[in-house]
Amino acid sequence: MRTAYRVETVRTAEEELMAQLPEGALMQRAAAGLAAACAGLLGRVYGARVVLLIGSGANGGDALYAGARLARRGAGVSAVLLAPDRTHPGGLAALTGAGGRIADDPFEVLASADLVLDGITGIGGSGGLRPDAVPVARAARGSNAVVVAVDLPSGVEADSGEVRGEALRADATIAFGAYKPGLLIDPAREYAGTVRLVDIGLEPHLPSVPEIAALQHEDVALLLPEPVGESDKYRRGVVGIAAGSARYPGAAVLAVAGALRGGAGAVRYVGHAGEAVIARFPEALVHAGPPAKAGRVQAWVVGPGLGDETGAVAEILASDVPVLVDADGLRPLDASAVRRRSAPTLLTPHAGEAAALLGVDRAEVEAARLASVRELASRYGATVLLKGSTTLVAAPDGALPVRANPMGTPWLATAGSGDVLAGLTGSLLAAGLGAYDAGSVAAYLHGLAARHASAKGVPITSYEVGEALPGAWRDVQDARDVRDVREG
Ligand SMILES: NC(=O)C1=CN([C@@H]2O[C@H](COP(=O)(O)OP(=O)(O)OC[C@H]3O[C@@H](n4cnc5c(N)ncnc54)[C@H](OP(=O)(O)O)[C@@H]3O)[C@@H](O)[C@H]2O)[C@@H](O)CC1
Ligand SMILES: Nc1ncnc2c1ncn2[C@@H]1O[C@H](COP(=O)(O)OP(=O)(O)O)[C@@H](O)[C@H]1O
Ligand SMILES: [K+]
Repeated sequence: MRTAYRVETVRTAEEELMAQLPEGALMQRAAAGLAAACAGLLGRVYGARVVLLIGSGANGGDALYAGARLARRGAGVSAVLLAPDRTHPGGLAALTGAGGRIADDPFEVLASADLVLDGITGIGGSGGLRPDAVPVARAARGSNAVVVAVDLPSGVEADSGEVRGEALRADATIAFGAYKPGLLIDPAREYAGTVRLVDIGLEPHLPSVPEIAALQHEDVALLLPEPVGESDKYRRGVVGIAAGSARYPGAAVLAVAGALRGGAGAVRYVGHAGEAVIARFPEALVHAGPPAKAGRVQAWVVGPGLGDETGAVAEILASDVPVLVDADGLRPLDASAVRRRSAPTLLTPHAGEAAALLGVDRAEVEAARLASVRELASRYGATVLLKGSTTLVAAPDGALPVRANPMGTPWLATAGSGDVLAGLTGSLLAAGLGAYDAGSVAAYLHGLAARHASAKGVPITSYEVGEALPGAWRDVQDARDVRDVREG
């Protein structure tokens, strides 16, 4: 599990740790890790041209000390001081002592740089880059140099992942001690490039519950439902899919495709697209009447491709089993009906649907994903999976970390992939996972399947994502098998 903590939490942990260490030791740990990472990126340090962009705080201090280490190994290091009278004094002395120099003309040194270290702001920054830093940051990004962000890309919001102005896009970010939410959530995440964590000994001082968590293969493997000797199709769970309409029969097929690969023992389809479903999936049970007459189900999915035929939504919400509401099902959503439910409810909007539920613009949701998903979960008293470039899952009570899906791929931005996700998630619900786990496991498998299907970057269809799900499942299971061998 990858975990991220808010700035305030990181600072408290740093203070605790610093109290146990000689002065400046923590910054030296950070700088040593940073210099080693830069050396790795450069390949050959001797003779390399390194430019440091230095702001007024300790983030600049880290960059200066790392620059000093690189200068001692033979790199030509120049520092661009953006706040000359407030530059970290110890760091600057270390750099000049090691033979580094202060640049007279930032644009000249940037033009021939091999590597740029962005030490403008770290966790002390807020708002976008300030006007004086903007042309320098643009020149750095426009150069041929590898741009490495120190702790965080400058200009992004550490706690929310928002980018409120201009920020410096990095090829790699070397984070100290812990991830910050912005390193896992778009749009900030996109500015970070490849993120590497340097251990500075912070972990024992961090709380057990992080702000954000991102599952990895091993975590997903432990959550996958698995049939046991006593299983039969009913005990494995039956998922009901109320999706598709005369206008959108394909959504029914895609939701069923996802559901058949999600671990439930049977998939019961309810609606007007039964013929299309059966034609593709003879294993589905189809029913044309109302959901209440369809037979037993352990979890419902309602919404994909319903168009205006949303009559089933209220009926399904009145049931006492877990319900996932997606797509067209979200339009007639009644917050009090959701809040009244005794069984879990999982809402799976994309940014546009989330915006409609919140009464704001779509762009606002995309800019502030974390705040949006939390607000929806609290308003509806439901688990919410907000789809998009970073899919987030928030539990209703806010006590659990928001889960950020690390497995997404923009190839998923293709019509109908959300229908596959809805079916898959519902199937995991029927198989016994809670809404929070079902949502995050499904998003993970769905993203991984899309990565498999689009191997080396080819366009994919939603149907292919469904077909790639068993491969994704197997991949994740392999992680469990490796662990079992290690521990057995
Ligand atoms: N604690 C530790 O021991 C360790 C800390 N570590 C390192 O310290 C970093 C945090 O350092 P920090 O707290 O000094 O803040 P930092 O990010 O350098 O910003 C400083 C100043 O920037 C300014 N500023 C604000 N917004 C701005 C903007 N948009 N554009 C431009 N300037 C802006 C603002 O000053 P202002 O001008 O507003 O007075 C603010 O005070 C952390 O990320 C990690 O790298 C590691 O070494 C591990 C050990
Ligand atoms: N830029 C992106 N990066 C990663 N995943 C994306 C991106 N855009 C969309 N997705 C994913 O693709 C799926 C699209 O679902 P949805 O918006 O409901 O589309 P549809 O209604 O066509 O099925 C979601 O799982 C979403 O997270
Ligand atoms: K930075």
